Parts: sequence; C-alpha cells; structure tokens
Amino acid sequence: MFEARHSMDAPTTASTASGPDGEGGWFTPHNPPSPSTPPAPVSGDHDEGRIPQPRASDEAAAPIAGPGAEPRPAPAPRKDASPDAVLVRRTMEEVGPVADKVTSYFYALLFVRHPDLRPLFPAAMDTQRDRLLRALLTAAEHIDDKDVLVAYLKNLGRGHRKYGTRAEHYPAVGECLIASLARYATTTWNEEAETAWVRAYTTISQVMIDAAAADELTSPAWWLGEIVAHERRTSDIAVVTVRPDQPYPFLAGQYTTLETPWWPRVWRHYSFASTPRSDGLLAFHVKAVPAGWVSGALVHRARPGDVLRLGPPAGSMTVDHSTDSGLLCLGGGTGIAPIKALVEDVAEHGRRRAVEVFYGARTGDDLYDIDTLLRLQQNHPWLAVRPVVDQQAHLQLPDAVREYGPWNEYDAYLSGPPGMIRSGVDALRGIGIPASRIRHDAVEDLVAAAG
Ligand SMILES: NC(=O)C1=CN([C@@H]2O[C@H](COP(=O)(O)OP(=O)(O)OC[C@H]3O[C@@H](n4cnc5c(N)ncnc54)[C@H](O)[C@@H]3O)[C@@H](O)[C@H]2O)C=CC1
Repeated sequence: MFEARHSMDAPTTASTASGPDGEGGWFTPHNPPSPSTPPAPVSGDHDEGRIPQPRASDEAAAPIAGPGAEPRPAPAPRKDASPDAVLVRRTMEEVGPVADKVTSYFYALLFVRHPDLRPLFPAAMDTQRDRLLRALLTAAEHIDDKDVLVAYLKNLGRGHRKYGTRAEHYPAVGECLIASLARYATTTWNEEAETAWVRAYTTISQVMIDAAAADELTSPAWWLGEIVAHERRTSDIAVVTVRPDQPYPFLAGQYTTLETPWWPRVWRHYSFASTPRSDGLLAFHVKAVPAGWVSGALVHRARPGDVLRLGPPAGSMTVDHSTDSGLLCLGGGTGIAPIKALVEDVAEHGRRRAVEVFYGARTGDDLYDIDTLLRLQQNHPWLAVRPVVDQQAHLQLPDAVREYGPWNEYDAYLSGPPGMIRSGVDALRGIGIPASRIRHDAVEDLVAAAG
C-alpha cells in the first residue's frame, strides 16, 4: 500500500567514508538528489574537542531510541535554514499532531518486516514508543546546527550499544521511518521531501554508527553492577549502592541508565549520588513511583547480591572548574542526589566557591537526605543548605530562591521533577540569570525516566 521507495545497502562503520557527504551512503534513495539540492549540512565531524556541551541533559532512545542520555539541545535558530531542513521540518509539522499514530505504525512495520529486531526492544513498548520518534525528530530538528547535532547523536550512538544495536540495524529503521512518514505526511510528502529525509537519516545514522564504533574501542557496551548495599530511607525511597564489574568513569552531576533483572530491556535514568569514589562504588537514590516498574523493583524488591546492568554515563550538568562563580543549586525530592555529588565535587577541588543548596520536599519526612547535607554544611563554610518544605513554607522550591540572592555571580543547577525544573528555570530567568548559566537535565528525559 505504501512502500518506502528505497533500498538499504550495507552500512559502514568507517567514519565519513560513506557518511553524509561521501559517496554511496548506505541509505541510498532510488532517485538521486537533484543537483540543485546542496548536500546535507551536517557531516560526521568527530573532533570531540570542538563539540560544545549543551546545557540540558540527554539520552534519547532505545534500540535506536532509548532513554536519552544525550543532552537535548535547545531548538536551532530557523534563519538561513538549508533546503533539506525546510523540507524535514515541514514533514515534522504535519506529523506532529499524529505522532502517536506514526510511532505505532512505525513499530508495527519494523517488527513485521524485521522480526529479528523485536528482541532488542522491551516486551511492553509503552515508554519505548515515545522515544524513537522523539530522538529522531530531535535530530532532524537540529539538522542545520551541526555542532549541537553531532554531540547529541554521538551520545545517542554510544548509548545504543547497550541495547545491542548494530550498524546493520539502521537501514531497517530508516526504511520503516520513511514509510511511516510517507503514510502520515500526506499533504507535504513528495520526492523532494523523501530525498531530504533520506539524507537526514543517512547523516544521523552514520554519526551514531561511528560514535558507537569509536566507543567500542575504549568502553564496554554496558557494565554489570552488583548491589552491595540497599538502605530504605522512607517507605518509598531507597539508597542503592552498586559495585560495577569494571571501572566506571563518570563526572559528578551525570547520570546513567539502569536495567533490573526483573524487567529486561527496560532502562531508566538515575543520577549518581556522589562524586566518583575511591572504592569504585556507585550510589543511586531511587523513589518508587506509582506503576513504576523499575523504580518499584529497585526500592521494594532489590537486595544485596542482585545484579543490575548499567549503561554509559551521560549528562552535562557538571561543575565548570574553570571559573570561580558560585553555585546556586535547587534539588527537589530525589533530585537532591546529583546536587550532593556537585557539592562533593566542589569540596574535592578545594576551591572556596560559594555553594547555596535549596533542598525542596513536600513534607519534612521527604527530606530523606538532609542529615548528609547538614553534615557537609558543617564541614564546609562555603556551603549553605536551606531546606524548603512545601507544607511548612507554603511555597514551592523555586519561589523560595527569589527571597535570597542576589544571584548574578552564580551558575544555577536544577535537579528534580519536571514541573520543578520548568518553574525553576522560569523563576531564575525572571530574576535575571541568563539561560547560558542555568544547567539541568532534559525535562523530556525526566518525564521518560519516571518509572
Ligand atoms: N537529574 C535530575 O534532574 C534528577 C531528577 N530526578 C527526578 O526528581 C523527581 C523526584 O520526585 P519526588 O522526590 O517525588 O519529588 P516531589 O514531587 O516530592 O517534589 C520535590 C520538590 O519539588 C517541588 N515541586 C514539585 N513539582 C513542582 C512544580 N510543578 N513546581 C514547582 N516545584 C515543584 C516540590 O515542591 C518539592 O519541593 C523525579 O521525577 C525524578 O525523576 C531525580 C534525580 C535526578
């Protein structure tokens, strides 16, 4: 009824040789791009040093779109959009309102045409469903913003190794993606649009494949982690300490993805609750959320001796040690975990930078880690910790911050539920902190991370 009009040749893992600008990209349209259409603007630039770290954090998709450990970039400026970007965005605008249908159709097609790929995905696809399209569309959206896009895709490519994604899987996904878009973008789809999408997908997948291949040289696809301590702090919050099977390098403020033995191939994001420790152990604060498979299992079922799988570290909510600016930190609920890691990081660097932590919770009982924070405050005169309990303060965390300050010499770090991040960013922008000085993980990923 609707057939993608492309054949997929074998992919390459050899950098840019058949990359977006190279000859014979493996996602090759039957109709070659018209000579007047310039090549896709993004090339597989692999110079890590040139990639800026976007502010908001990341990972994106499972077996080609898992939980996003890649920074979710802010929308690219629209001026001077390339012809391909214009076409790609036109398709996205048309399918946006029917994104659910496109995604369901996409997966149905993928699993019918390529049943061998089904085992890479979780048995229940509900959370997964949102991720694939979200990741691909995020990438397509930033088609003209090369540095940001490449950084995002590299992270995505690395993160996909743990799902068992291989280079030869990408053409199958591309075919089904194009077929799904063709079916639902009925008014804007034409040969030109198809060619633009083919080029965009070729670029996207080549950068991901190359990043995965490069990562393979230095890191495992995943780590095993044995739970060595499990401490219940409240009826629904546990501190879980894990010993990885091999060294696990990360930075304070980053996060990882965890898979439990009880829900195979279901991965969720958790921030590291400390700086890298000399004993190599990793700590996570987990709150069991209603109907949360992974969080429920980690809080109520997991015991020392159980073995988890961990994906690679991700996220850019890390301390910039090249400046002496103060740190204004907002941690809501279990969002205090990476904030504690940031405080430890400043302490370990030995520079006396002012650090102000606002620790928000709904009730006094929910301040499950306040003792640790107060101990840190006692030991470090540069640190101020201010608990904000909704029920007592009659105001929420972001509002409390307005009552202190001034904050113009501070970089801001936010961690907590998506609503808190959104209103926190609004509050901070409202009191004059520029967006470039505000760091947090991606709200979309926090929503996807719940469970
Ligand atoms: N890196 C990150 O950003 C991390 C985020 N998290 C997320 O933090 C959340 C923690 O959940 P809980 O402990 O149940 O938090 P919670 O729902 O009990 O809220 C914690 C604090 O955030 C404030 N808050 C909540 N919604 C708000 C809104 N719409 N506007 C303003 N303030 C708001 C509350 O007033 C309270 O002070 C989870 O969603 C988890 O995924 C957890 C760890 C790391």
